[in-house]
Amino acid sequence: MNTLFPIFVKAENLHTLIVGGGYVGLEKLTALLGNSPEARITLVAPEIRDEIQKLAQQHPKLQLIQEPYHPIYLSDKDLVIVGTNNRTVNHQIQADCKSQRILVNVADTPDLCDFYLSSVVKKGDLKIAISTNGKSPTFAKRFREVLEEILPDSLQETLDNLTAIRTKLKGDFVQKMEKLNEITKVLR
Ligand SMILES: C[C@@]1(CC(=O)O)C2=NC(=C\c3[nH]c(c(CCC(=O)O)c3CC(=O)O)Cc3[nH]c(c(CC(=O)O)c3CCC(=O)O)/C=C3\N/C(=C\2)[C@@H](CCC(=O)O)[C@]3(C)CC(=O)O)/[C@H]1CCC(=O)O
Ligand SMILES: NC(=O)c1ccc[n+]([C@@H]2O[C@H](COP(=O)([O-])OP(=O)(O)OC[C@H]3O[C@@H](n4cnc5c(N)ncnc54)[C@H](O)[C@@H]3O)[C@@H](O)[C@H]2O)c1
Repeated sequence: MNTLFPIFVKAENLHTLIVGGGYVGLEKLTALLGNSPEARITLVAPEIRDEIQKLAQQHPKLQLIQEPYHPIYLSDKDLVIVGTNNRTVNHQIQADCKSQRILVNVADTPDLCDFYLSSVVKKGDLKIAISTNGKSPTFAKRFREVLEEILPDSLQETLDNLTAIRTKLKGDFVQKMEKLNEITKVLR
């Protein structure tokens, strides 16, 4: 049974720490900024890839600290994503996060994760997050590609029209809900 509970987080309301500035750090950073360009992120690592340095020039809310991890960097953080090439360090950071009740993801290490990153389909305002319960990230990626291909760009127009109708509808909550359910029957 897949017991993961999906939520959509307003990352710009949070302060996220990424530990590790290699390929994994870059991948997680790109995923975060790709969805939430205004997210407040601090990335700490002794070595930081050039691509990450370039991203920091484009995103003023991304701060880079070229130092090894220290628990002091957990202060004021809401979420932590760990991806160093040192397993002992990764374990230590996970333990530090747990003791402070900060949600933590240790990349590619399901047992140490409070949450997983998902594969994300975007069509305008529509966003679909895919998880395979950790069974096959590659399947999640491929399924994203399938959905990206088959979902029409006109979906945004549908959403915009429904928003316009939604704001114009009069009546109480139940009447509005019934009307919106009626209008959207054609989508089934
Ligand atoms: C969705 C995505 C989001 C992201 O990371 O941004 C994501 N992995 C992606 C790709 C990917 N990751 C890996 C490969 C290589 C092929 C393969 O192994 O399959 C590829 C494919 C590729 O890159 O082509 C390696 C890998 N990943 C994990 C393990 C450990 C294990 O399974 O035990 C290993 C083996 C490491 C090793 O061998 O040492 C574990 C996790 N990876 C997750 C997420 C979480 C579960 C998500 C779910 O429920 O499906 C979870 C549990 C934790 C986490 O990391 O959050 C992103 C696709 C984004 C996209 O393109 O749409
Ligand atoms: N790259 C991948 O696709 C991939 C896939 C599966 C597993 N992994 C594993 O994930 C880990 C990270 O991979 P990578 O490719 O990003 O490695 P990498 O060598 O490119 O980067 C490692 C990063 O960790 C940082 N680091 C090391 N010690 C640190 C410390 N004490 N505090 C803060 N940062 C520290 C380094 O400075 C560097 O920025 C490796 O163990 C690798 O085996 C990577």
